[in-house]
Amino acid sequence: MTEEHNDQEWQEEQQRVDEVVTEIKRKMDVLQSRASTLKQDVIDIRKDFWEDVTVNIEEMDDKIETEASIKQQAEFLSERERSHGQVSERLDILSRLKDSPYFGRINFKEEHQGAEQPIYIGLASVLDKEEEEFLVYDWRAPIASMYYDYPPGPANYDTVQGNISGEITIKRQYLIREGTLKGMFDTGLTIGDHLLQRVLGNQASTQMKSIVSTIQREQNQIIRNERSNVLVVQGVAGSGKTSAALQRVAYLLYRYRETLSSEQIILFSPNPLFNSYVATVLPELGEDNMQQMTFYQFLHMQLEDDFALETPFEQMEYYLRKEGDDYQTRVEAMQFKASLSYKYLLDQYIEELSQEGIVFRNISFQGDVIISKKAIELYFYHTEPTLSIPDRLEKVASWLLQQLKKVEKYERDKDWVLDESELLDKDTFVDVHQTLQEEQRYTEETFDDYDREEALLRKRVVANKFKPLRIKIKKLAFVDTLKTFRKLFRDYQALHLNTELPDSWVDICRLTERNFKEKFVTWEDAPAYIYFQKSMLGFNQKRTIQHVFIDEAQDYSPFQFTLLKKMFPISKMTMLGDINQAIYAHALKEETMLSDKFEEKHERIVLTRSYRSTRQIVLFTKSFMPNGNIIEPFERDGDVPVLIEVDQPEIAMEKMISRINAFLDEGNETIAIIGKTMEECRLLYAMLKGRVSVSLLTQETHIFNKGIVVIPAYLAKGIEFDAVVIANASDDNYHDELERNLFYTACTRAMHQLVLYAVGKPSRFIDQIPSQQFKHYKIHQITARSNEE
Ligand SMILES: Nc1ncnc2c1ncn2[C@@H]1O[C@H](COP(=O)(O)OP(=O)(O)OP(=O)(O)O)[C@@H](O)[C@H]1O
Repeated sequence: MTEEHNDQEWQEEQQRVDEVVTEIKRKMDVLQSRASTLKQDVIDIRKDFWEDVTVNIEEMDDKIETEASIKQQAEFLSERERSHGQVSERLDILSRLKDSPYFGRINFKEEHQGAEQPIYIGLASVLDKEEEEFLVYDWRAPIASMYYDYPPGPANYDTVQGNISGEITIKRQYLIREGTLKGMFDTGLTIGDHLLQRVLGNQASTQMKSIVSTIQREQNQIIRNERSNVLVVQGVAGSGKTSAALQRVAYLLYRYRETLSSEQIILFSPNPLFNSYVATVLPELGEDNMQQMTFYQFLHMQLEDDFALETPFEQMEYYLRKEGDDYQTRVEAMQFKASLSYKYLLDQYIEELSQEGIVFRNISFQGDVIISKKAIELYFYHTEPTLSIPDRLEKVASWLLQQLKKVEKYERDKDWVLDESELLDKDTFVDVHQTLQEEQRYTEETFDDYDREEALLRKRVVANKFKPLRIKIKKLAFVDTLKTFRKLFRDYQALHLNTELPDSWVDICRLTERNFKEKFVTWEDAPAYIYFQKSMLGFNQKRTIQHVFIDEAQDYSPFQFTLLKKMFPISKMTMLGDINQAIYAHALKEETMLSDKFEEKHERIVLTRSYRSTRQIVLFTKSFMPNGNIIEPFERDGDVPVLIEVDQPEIAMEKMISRINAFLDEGNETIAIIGKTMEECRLLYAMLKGRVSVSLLTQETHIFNKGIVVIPAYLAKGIEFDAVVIANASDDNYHDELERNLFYTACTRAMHQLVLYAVGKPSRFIDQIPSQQFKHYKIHQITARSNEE
């Protein structure tokens, strides 16, 4: 109990908790009996489905009646199933509320109204027995927004009828577990430093948790933002961007529950591990998960099957290795191909193609060209030039299908058709026979049955043979998009391109052409190729998606963003990221979505407070970032970070193992040993695995468990651990600008403990950290005892 509340107040509050819990239990009983009735109904309907349906297919009228009867019965069944689903969902929420019915309260006195009203806020709304008064308000209800937005004093909130203002007289937080009041705090503006301290002091989990009870005001601005079509959140590491994004999804699903469903929201996440890391937050809040995928998965889906697509992590590894003859060229390509200049170049090329130059394919049948690419080209360039290329190709496709019909007709009389018809399956024969009979019956004409049957069979055989061709034509496969794209890099001199090209453009062209020839699509090429392909064949736009969330948005290039905008034209975008964690080569030219150069009209929210790590870790990490002065730590204390400088890797290994064991003894449940590259991680893993229980996380890992993991920094994005060990913070490893960001990303994964080993000279970034902000030990021989011990 807190000192500020006396016994009587405590008892009154506990009594209210009891009353609400009793009502929740009563509601649960009612729902449980409804759930069993519904369940029984579903079982009965399924069992008796065919008995309750009138089946008669003798006559046409009967057939229609039968269909209607089946449909009615199926609808009845699905209505029951749906109701059962809804009741179960509500029961799930109530059972969570039974344990902890609310976490906050404000007393609000509305202007020009009488008495003040207590507003209790919890995971979901609960009405009293008469279904008249709210015992608990859903945290997403309009009135509940004041809890997050205002300290005691004047306050207001928006409703559909307009703005309501008044005064908050009390703002209180509760900690209720298993129906018992465990804590109670009156708070000012920031919601409960007490409670936040407690929450943040807990051990990290392999699953992210919801933060509804302690959402901070600036996070609430993100969660409830409704006016912006593009919302950009620049937030420092650990400032709650991902948390805000997920609570925002829950908020939107509540606010627009009549029109918005979870399938209409998509979240792009940085890696497959992250997908599972955040998967439980929405279900915890009583909502279904949105669609979730990595951008890699998305791009992969857009490419033809026979292309090999490089992963962003492979690109990153290539960048970090700094090896190979073409290294500089490729880095320049990564930067140029991320930019909008490259998009403009492609647009110009596409414009040229609308005049001339598209490469077409012959349409062949049984080895013979039946419509030549020349003929297709001629037809295409005679279509209306003001139409878009995809529209013109649709016209070509219609024309080709007509041509195909003529060829089909002609083919029917050939000998091969009869041979093939003998190979037809029995069903086709029966079908042909029946068709003939039916036609005869309805037209009452007389035919030479044998001839008719043969004619029909021939028609079927040819139609079957031509089917794949028709499908291909409908898919516009008569355009050779790949060859047309490759021409850009072969013939660029002949084209009238008016864009500033990078110095190594000639070499970039050579590299690009070589990769595409082998159907290898690098990460930097993927958005451009897909953009090109869709500009030619049509963007198959996803108009059902209403909200797109992009986490770790700093890793997206302007080109990638343009592609997303094209693919999701009507969606609202929420982009969250941290410029300091930009780790891809294109970011070196500030080509990231979060830079100030972002041209799209947007609203920007900046988060500067870091909640994840202890104050000591935040002070350490902010010191080496150029704009680190804006980062504010949350007041939670812990040990200062430790740097151990050694001259031999073996010493680092020995020290690391004893340090990890000490972390385990202290109760740390998730410990990450973070390397720079996968290669470094594999080596570490090989050395550690016989000595501690450890697992290696790779780009294929989808789930991780508590314990010790070895992970490269770029895969640890978005995730957090109780303790972080930086395996080698040497200057060799971390010295250029992207490595600075990588180093920052790695260190900021730590919640409670951070220790760094440096084999050789420590990174120059550490030189920028004031010496009082970490402990520095040097150990120069395996036998030497350091002052660390
Ligand atoms: N209002 C809050 N109440 C409680 N915990 C919070 C709050 N905001 C953030 N946190 C906690 O801080 C940690 C970091 O949050 P989150 O992962 O959402 O930050 P982030 O900005 O996405 O971080 P990064 O960019 O470093 O990946 C999480 O453990 C989260 O639960």
